Order: sequence, then C-alpha cells, then structure tokens
Amino acid sequence: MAHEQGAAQVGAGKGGWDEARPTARLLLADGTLVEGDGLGAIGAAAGELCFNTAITGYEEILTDPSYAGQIITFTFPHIGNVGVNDDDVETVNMAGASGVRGAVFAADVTSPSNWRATRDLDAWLKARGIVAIAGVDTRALTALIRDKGMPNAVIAHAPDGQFDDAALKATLDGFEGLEGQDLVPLVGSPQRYGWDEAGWSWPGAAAPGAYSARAEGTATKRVVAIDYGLKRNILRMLTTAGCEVTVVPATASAEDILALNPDGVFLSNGPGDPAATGKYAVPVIQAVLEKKIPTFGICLGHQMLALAVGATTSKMHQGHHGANHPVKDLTTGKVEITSMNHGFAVARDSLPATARETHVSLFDGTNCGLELTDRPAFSVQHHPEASPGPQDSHYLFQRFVELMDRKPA
Ligand SMILES: NC(=O)CC[C@H](N)C(=O)O
Repeated sequence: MAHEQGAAQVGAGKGGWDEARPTARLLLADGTLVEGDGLGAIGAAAGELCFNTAITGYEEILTDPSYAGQIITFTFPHIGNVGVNDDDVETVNMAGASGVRGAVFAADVTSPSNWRATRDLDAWLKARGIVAIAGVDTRALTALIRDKGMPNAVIAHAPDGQFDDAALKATLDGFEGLEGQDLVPLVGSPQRYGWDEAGWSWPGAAAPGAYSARAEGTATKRVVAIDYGLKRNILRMLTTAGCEVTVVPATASAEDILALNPDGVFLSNGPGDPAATGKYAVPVIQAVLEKKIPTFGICLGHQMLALAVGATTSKMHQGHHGANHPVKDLTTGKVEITSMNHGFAVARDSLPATARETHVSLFDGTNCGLELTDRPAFSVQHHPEASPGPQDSHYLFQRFVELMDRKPA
C-alpha cells in the first residue's frame, strides 16, 4: 500500500500493541493506511473521518445521532477509562442505530474506573456494532484531517489480523460521502411520542435513575419537536424549561404539526447534508413560519431554518466537533464556550434581509445563529444542551420560552 508523504507518520501508531500483528486498520481515501489494535465490533465500516476535541463525554458523542455516517477520531488520548452507563446515552430512538460508523483512539482502553460505570467501552462498542481502533497517533491523524479536510475512510477490526484489502477498498469506494445524503431516516423516530423527562442538577445528579419526570401540571408551553435525529438532553432541557413536548417524525406534515396546536415548534439536530434533508423538511417549516408559530432550531434545525428562508448551506473543510468552541452572541456581546458537532454550515452571505445573524464562531467566523425579523423564529449552530460540554448556552432554551410568551396574536 503506497503511503503519501506524511502518511507513514500517521500509520506508525503509538505502540502499546502487537505491531507485528495489527488487528485493526483505518484506510483513508488518499491511500493512507493506519494500523492499530482492534476493539469493539468485528468487521468493517466506511464513513467520513472527523475529529472531536472534547475532553469528556465520549459516550454522549458516540451516541449522538448527528454522527451517523461518520468515524470519530478522539483527540483526547484516554478514552474509555470511566466506562459507560445507560444514563449518558444521547440516542432517543433506541430502535435505530446511533449511526456512528467507527471510533479511533490513541491509548488502549483500560478497565473502567468510575462509580457510574455499568459496562466497559469495548463490550459496549461490540454490542452496538461500532468498530474501533486504538494505538493510533491521533495527533498526526488530526493534523492530516485539518490539512486535507475530512476524508472518506474504512475502519476494520479482525482479531486474527487477516484483512482482505480488496474488500476493504470496495467498502470504502461504496461509501458516497456525506454530501447529498439524507441520513435522517436512519436515526429519527418513525412515530410520534410524548416526552416528560427533565434534566438533573447537582448535587444528587448523575446517580443511576437521577432523571425525573416533570412534576404534573408544571408545563406552561406546548412544544412540538420535529425529530431529525434528536439528542436526549435537548428534550430534557425543553422539559426543564417548562415545555410539554410532543416529538413528531421528520416526515410529519405541517397539518399534523398544526393539529397539535403548539405554542412553539422545535427543529432538532440530525445527521447528513441539510440540503438533502431540506427537500421534504423545508416546506413543513415554511408552513409553520407562515402561521407565525415561535420556532427554535439547533444545528441541523438551524440549517433547516436557514434553508426555509432561502439561504444556502455548504460543506465545511474540517467541521466543528468539540466542546471548547467560542461563540459570540451578537445580541448581548457575550462569548459562550460551546459544544459543537457539524460538518456543514449556513453561508452567511446567503441570508436574506429578513434573517439577522445572531451568533458567530470565534474560531473561524462561520455563522452560528440567526433570528428572523418578520417571524418569531431563531436558531443556533452549536449545541446549547451541551451533552457533553459547557453549559454557557443553556439560556437559549429560556429565550425560546420567552419567544413563546411574546407569541403574536
Ligand atoms: N449536529 C447536527 O445537527 C449536525 C448537522 C449536520 N448534519 C452537519 O453536519 O452540519
């Protein structure tokens, strides 16, 4: 296998595993071959290779449905050392796969050491069908992604160290990339359901079963959440803010949504290319906006709202995936440190006169928020539910409630 310049360095690995008999491979579209120690599911999977810089929250990241079709390189070197538990799963639609295709780690996964752990990461990855590779020089791999953009890749795990190169190449070539892909059907809920689980707060937080149902009769707003691949903590945050939430599938019609007589509509996060999903989601959002129903979108929901008012989205070079991204709220002038996970972005120059840019990334100046001037609607590119991540942006859920309070007659 020919290595490009610099690729050999990535493939050299970090050691700590039997380099004479690697049990996992990561093959990039440019021919770069990375070898390492296999863990998780046995087999091969192709996806887009990205990197995530969060220091905590690997379980939430691995269960975030927005990662469907992607292989995640964790830049934090020690992944798996606090094990996994059922409470930190972010996937809501448990029947659907979380969507992550693979995971790349620097250090080998050690035995879990945490009072909340119910399982070790390796067994959990196996059970979820996620292929992983450890012992990789993730620093060099991250530099490669940063320089060249997010490549398509295939990740494979074979305990006997035997790989079929032609089959791996065919799997890689069979992956078309994320551009033009609507992956919502993979992870979104196929049916409507109600949600009443609130968030937890410290102290007493995070004990198994610490999540509680919202107290009867405390909801003040009826919210319909359109599920493009929802994260649990978004629903918990909406509930905590006083919303009675009904989740509807991404295929729900505007009539279905309006029949629920919502005080507000929430547009969720989700995987894939917004332009592809927008084909059926945009007309529904436009009908909701037409009725002046207060609307709030997060990440894919932000991109959908932008598309609904005529803006465009485009693929980013390396995307934003992490829990340390500074974003400026142009309304208050405050900077918030945010959780991010997106590979597409709203083109700020394409925003119509009726959409005001409200947030901007201080890393690269990309658009991170908008507000409509002629409709009660706003959205952000980052993840205010922050699971994992800092909680600086929790105020946005309150902003949504205040927008519903000001609902035009
Ligand atoms: N977290 C999300 O909702 C991601 C949105 C979209 N799939 C992107 O990658 O840009």
